[in-house]
Amino acid sequence: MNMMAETTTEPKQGQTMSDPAIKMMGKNVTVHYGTKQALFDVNLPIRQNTVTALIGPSGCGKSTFLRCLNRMNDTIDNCRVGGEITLDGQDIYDPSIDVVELRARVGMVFQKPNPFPKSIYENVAYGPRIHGLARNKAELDQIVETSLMKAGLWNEVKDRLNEAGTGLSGGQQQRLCIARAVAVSPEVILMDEPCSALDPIATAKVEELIHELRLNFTIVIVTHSMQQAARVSQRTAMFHLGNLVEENDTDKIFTNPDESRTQDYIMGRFG
Ligand SMILES: Nc1ncnc2c1ncn2[C@@H]1O[C@H](COP(=O)(O)OP(=O)(O)OP(=O)(O)O)[C@@H](O)[C@H]1O
Repeated sequence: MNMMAETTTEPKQGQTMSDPAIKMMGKNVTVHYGTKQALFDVNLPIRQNTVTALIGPSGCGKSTFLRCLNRMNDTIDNCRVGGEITLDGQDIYDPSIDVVELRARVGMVFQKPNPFPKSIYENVAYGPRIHGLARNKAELDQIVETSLMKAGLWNEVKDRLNEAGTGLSGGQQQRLCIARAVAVSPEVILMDEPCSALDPIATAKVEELIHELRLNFTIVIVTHSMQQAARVSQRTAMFHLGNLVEENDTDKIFTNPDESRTQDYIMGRFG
């Protein structure tokens, strides 16, 4: 248990004043599924208003690490998380943490768009309603509209808010899921391969959106696409066999990485 406040405004070792503050921090994070160890002592800062891409070959632990950041791994029976993960300096695995509240602060968008079998309006209104974010219908309407705007979907759906969310195209459904995540005013948004089920046009729209969302949110994205990591992120973390190989500015990772494993992966020599 560690409630020690990590100062998010003061520069850390190796960090200059111009670096964004550290929003979340993984310290010596280990994860076991039963007896199988999936992550080994991962130390990874997540910077505020920054897109951090997690890359690496299949099975290296990217999604496992992502799921640690809002305790989605709690839902997996045999999963044990060790080490420490902080959000604004507070240990998110502390027993005093309300996991429902944590997941409102650290939202998630999944690989396959998964709207609820309800109307477009209800998909977005559900979270704010259960978290008591609106005092009346007018406020809820406003949150729904703003969230759909932030997700770049408002113009396409404003005349059919009462139609089923599942009736939208795949790309629209994914933007609806982003609107749903945004509606509870999270601080961090986790995205697990959010474009893998989308066509190139829908992918381009979501990538454009990620750029815009960074102004208001901290984003962590798992992606198999090197091009996507290079396009959307400012920081990139490379994983291999459950270890964090290196983390650095995306430009540096893609032009002159410190580790040969990163170079080999980026060049398509494995994975
Ligand atoms: N629920 C689970 N039970 C048991 N083992 C699991 C579970 N989820 C993941 N693993 C194992 O943990 C390791 C890391 O998996 P993870 O899904 O985090 O990797 P990944 O890098 O996200 O892979 P991919 O790119 O294929 O999605 C793998 O060996 C995987 O088989």
